[in-house]
Amino acid sequence: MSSGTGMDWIASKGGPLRGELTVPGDKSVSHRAIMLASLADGVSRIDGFLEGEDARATEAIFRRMGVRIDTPQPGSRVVHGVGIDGLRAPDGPLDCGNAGTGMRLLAGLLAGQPFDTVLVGDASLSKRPMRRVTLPLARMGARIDTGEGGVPPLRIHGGSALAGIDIETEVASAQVKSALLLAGLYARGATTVREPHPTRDYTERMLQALGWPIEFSPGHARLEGGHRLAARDIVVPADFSSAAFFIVAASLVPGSELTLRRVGVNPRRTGLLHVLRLMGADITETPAGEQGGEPVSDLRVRHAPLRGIEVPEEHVADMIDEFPALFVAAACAQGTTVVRGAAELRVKESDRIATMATGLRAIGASIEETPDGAIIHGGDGFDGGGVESHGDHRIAMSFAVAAQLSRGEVRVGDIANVATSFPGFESLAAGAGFGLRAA
Ligand SMILES: O=C(O)C1=C[C@@H](OP(=O)(O)O)[C@@H](O)[C@H](O)C1
Ligand SMILES: C=C(OP(=O)(O)O)C(=O)O
Repeated sequence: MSSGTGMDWIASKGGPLRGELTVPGDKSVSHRAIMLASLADGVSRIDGFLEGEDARATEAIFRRMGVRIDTPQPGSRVVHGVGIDGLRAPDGPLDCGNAGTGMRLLAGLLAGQPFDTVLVGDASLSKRPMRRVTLPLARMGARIDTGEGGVPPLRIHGGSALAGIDIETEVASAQVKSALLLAGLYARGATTVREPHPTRDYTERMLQALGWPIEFSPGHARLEGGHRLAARDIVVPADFSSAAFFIVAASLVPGSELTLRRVGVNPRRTGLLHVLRLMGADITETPAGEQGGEPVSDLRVRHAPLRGIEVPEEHVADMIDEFPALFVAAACAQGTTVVRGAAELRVKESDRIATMATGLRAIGASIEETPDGAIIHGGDGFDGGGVESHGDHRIAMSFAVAAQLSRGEVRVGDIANVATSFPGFESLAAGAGFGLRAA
């Protein structure tokens, strides 16, 4: 859904956050589950599927390419795979909605099809850089036209003979790595991707689970074209990035003791846990086995005073979507927090450094932007005021957290896109103790 719908939140100090809660399924895994189950031979059931707009946009795209996908109940899908060469030409442009993940992964996957496709997105996605995938894909033989300046729409010319590539990516991006690996399924020879910093490895793990031969280790993946995928049931773990808002809120609000149940804790996602602990957070992790091949843990978070730190750059890629929430934590910590090496934040659903800096200042915090991060001066909570999320789900939810530490109300503008990653956030948060309602 595009931004600018006019839906706002009024968020204000609630009570301590207590009890247990389970957040919805992982967005990254949900996208990949639809894509790979669609390309598999046979029928796969997906449980824990994220009923968010991003994952549903990907689902709708595969339906339009001839894949039958049933919904036996909310959060579950039955995907009737068409096989690696079974997709059919859609009858018009494919809408990725707000999802960078959807569009970038599809760019690689569709480059290997015999038919042409056009990928479009909403206002936010239409501003995001796509050359990071189209340029390396062109080196494999793909023919993809972008809009002026390298942004969507993407016009993907089918029928290209792709050849494998051995490449070191310029940015640490699981989306870029995954686009290349998905094109590699259709390429002659081997595709090898090396990354400047390791990123989430869900594409690699799921390809392996569905029987495609692949070698991978942190920062490295290699596969060859010409194999097939076998259908398999997939269980999607709870999304760490959705849990993050509650982890930060429970750390900050005095008297809180909140348990987040069975959260996916893939090591490439949990940088925030390391960083919050360095700041003094009280988080107990109890392993709770595996879900869909991913480690899951119960996370018990108790309020603790936080102190500012220099965020170690080695954690940046492992917490890339958690910085808006971390900025709120840093603004409530004692002392100064410095974030560096996070320029990627400028090309997410919004420029997350600028939108967080503007919003935090609007509610009374002290923060300086730098080209690749920020310097955040901690204080004793916020004054309140009005902030704009610029249609960015993670910004909206981060300010709902900030409001729990605010003396006055916080009006958060343009919150409709929260449904892209976290449907039901408002009621789950209110149930846990947040002061939060639609305006
Ligand atoms: O591969 C994925 O599912 C994602 C990768 C990340 O983007 P980059 O890999 O571009 O940093 C992340 O920000 C996004 O929310 C989901
Ligand atoms: C950056 C994000 O997602 P995407 O790139 O898929 O739009 C996000 O969910 O924070």
